[in-house]
Amino acid sequence: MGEVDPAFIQDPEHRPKLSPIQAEGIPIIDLSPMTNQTVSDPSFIEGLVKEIGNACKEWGFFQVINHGVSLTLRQRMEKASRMFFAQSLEEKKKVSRDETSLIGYYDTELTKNVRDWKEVFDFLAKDPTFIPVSSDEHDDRLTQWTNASPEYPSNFRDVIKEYIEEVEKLSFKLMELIALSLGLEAKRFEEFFIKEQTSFIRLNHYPPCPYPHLALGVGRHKDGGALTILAQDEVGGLEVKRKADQEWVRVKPTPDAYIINVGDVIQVWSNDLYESVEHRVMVNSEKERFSIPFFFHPAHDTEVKPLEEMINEQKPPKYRPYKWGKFLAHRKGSNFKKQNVENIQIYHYKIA
Ligand SMILES: O=C(O)CCC(=O)C(=O)O
Ligand SMILES: [Fe+2]
Repeated sequence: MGEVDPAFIQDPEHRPKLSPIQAEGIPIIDLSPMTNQTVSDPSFIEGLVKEIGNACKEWGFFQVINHGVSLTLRQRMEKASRMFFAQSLEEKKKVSRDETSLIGYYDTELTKNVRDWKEVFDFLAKDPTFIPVSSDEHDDRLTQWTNASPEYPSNFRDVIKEYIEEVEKLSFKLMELIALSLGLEAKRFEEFFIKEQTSFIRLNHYPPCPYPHLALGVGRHKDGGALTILAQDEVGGLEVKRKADQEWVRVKPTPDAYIINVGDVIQVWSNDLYESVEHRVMVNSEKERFSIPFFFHPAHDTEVKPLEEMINEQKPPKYRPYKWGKFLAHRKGSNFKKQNVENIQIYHYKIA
């Protein structure tokens, strides 16, 4: 990734400011009222539910503390990630993603047709995960994605699996709180994830970049799934497009917190009450940065559409239904090919 390659250069209007605005006000939410129990008594967690609802509405992003994921486990995960990426490119390429199983190592992802300054390793929550072969709606064939088996570090797979189990539990809890905040049954969303969810974890490594004013670690985008549970290290670089004024603001790292954002699927389920917010990652010329997002995704055959409880005569559905698996197949496939058109987006399903 050393030499200046035009593939990484953002169009002038998308280039980052080198002295970003630090975000004031991205809510930090203390989950302790529910960390050690499931939501059995809604009155006990009423305040928490309100906070989550406000954060989803006003920011689409929030941070959580006292979230129940063990700090030691997170540190083991982060250490394993550093060890993996410190290997030679040749070693890492032994576990590269391939044409059919779009999971594993790669350093060539594009966001909106510009290459990201990063390398990543993707690992599925469920192995194998079933996904449509193509995004063509008339093609019913499924394919299997399976996890790669890196040899180094030797405990890599075990640590990732243990870590996924914990962040998955947190995801289910957050979905309960979000459901309650929308006036739904706590377990309203469970059925979409309980069998055959398509979630995966991504280990991101952003090496130092000699032209941080021209390139981005990840270009501006919205996450397509339901929720993202992100661990960022102390370097910082994540920027969120603030809903209030559409300014890019930096999310200051909070030790041991997770950054949560609402994805497109929740936007559609909630019929636009909650919005999936654009974000991007800045790189810097001195420090490398690591981050670990967990993308909580429903089963491939989920038909995503505004929930019945969220629509009525005054609030008609704003989206046509779409199949989650088709959307995912489209996204994952096209993020590696430079195209003249924008990648699939939920507004393609918007009812005018
Ligand atoms: O590295 C980060 O802070 C965020 C990465 C991200 O937005 C993504 O991978 O979707
Ligand atoms: Fe993202």
